[in-house]
Amino acid sequence: MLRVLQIVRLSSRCSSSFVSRMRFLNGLKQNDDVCSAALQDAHMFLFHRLSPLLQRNHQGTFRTAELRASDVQSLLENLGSDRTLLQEAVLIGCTEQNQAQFCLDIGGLDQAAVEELCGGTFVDLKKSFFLLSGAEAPLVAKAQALLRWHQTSGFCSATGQPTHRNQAGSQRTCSSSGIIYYPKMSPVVIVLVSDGERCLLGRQATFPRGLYSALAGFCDMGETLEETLSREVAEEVGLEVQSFSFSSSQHWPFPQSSFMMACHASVSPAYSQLCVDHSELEDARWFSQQEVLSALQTPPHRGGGAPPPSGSPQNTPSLIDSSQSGSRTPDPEPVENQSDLV
Ligand SMILES: NC(=O)C1=CN([C@@H]2O[C@H](COP(=O)(O)OP(=O)(O)OC[C@H]3O[C@@H](n4cnc5c(N)ncnc54)[C@H](O)[C@@H]3O)[C@@H](O)[C@H]2O)C=CC1
Ligand SMILES: [Mg+2]
Repeated sequence: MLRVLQIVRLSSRCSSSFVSRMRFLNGLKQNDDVCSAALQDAHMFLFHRLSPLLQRNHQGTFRTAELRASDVQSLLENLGSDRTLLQEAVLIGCTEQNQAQFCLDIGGLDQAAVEELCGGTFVDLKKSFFLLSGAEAPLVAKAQALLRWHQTSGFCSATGQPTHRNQAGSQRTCSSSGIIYYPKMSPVVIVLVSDGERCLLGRQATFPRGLYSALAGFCDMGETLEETLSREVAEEVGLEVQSFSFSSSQHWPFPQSSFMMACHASVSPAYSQLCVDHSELEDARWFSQQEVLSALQTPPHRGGGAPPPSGSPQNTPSLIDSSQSGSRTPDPEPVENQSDLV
């Protein structure tokens, strides 16, 4: 505990609270003892088989369950579980007050019993994404991605021997070769192509009915962002991009961790004839601004029945990848339809 206080004091000498928090977190990643001490007093985010524990407040909105490490220890005792399970928690961040935040998957415990004791529900991550707001959704996504990485990285791919994590869970080391593994993300470019008047959206056959999205694709080894963008647009819809600009980026936890880099790109109106590769996309079309605006105002399909015929007026997208626009719905019902996002 003394060392944690030293790190907090050292961090608090910095003028910026952001710098202070980043230094505090870095200290926890580098020193197992300090991290272990910080864990005793940490905020905990619980998961059950990679689904986060959410609580519904009086206004009907959802939040992550607010638990402290001591609550989790009591929970483990109550359920007759090994208290050392707490040591498997993974560091995910810290509060403005330099209080460490950890996540822990208690998938070995009885789900219903934990829900009852904590007064919450374990909710699938995709659904949680639409139920949580503000800073909570990305934090929960990061937590789940790190937990999943630990669950699937128990062995060294060079020696086949077990790997062991540091206390923060920011790396794993092969006990035999000493090779250090870090959590992995795949870089992806997502691009909204415009011909000056309209924007280009496409859908894969696996998307929920009515969902159209900007084009996306994984970066190949050795490619720059602009090379990926140009190649993906050429491969998927047969167009040559003239220019592009970077817009923003986001960690995307589905189905594995991707680092999404969002861009705008333009093509010449004279060369905007689409040649869709149907092995990748079921459909791709140009949409006017008005079509996009009215689609975003239309509630998503509630399942059942055949999709409207191609080209019919109803066949405009009922949901244009609200995950990318950052919109969230407080109503859990449409989540059933939206939660199968790409
Ligand atoms: N509009 C979209 O397609 C959106 C995509 N995303 C995310 O972006 C990711 C990439 O989009 P896609 O169109 O599916 O990519 P894509 O157009 O590159 O096609 C996917 C194919 O690329 C290959 N591939 C190459 N590197 C890969 C890697 N590191 N991991 C998995 N497959 C790899 C596989 O054969 C896979 O079937 C998706 O997994 C999804 O999570 C998110 C929002 C929208
Ligand atoms: Mg693609």
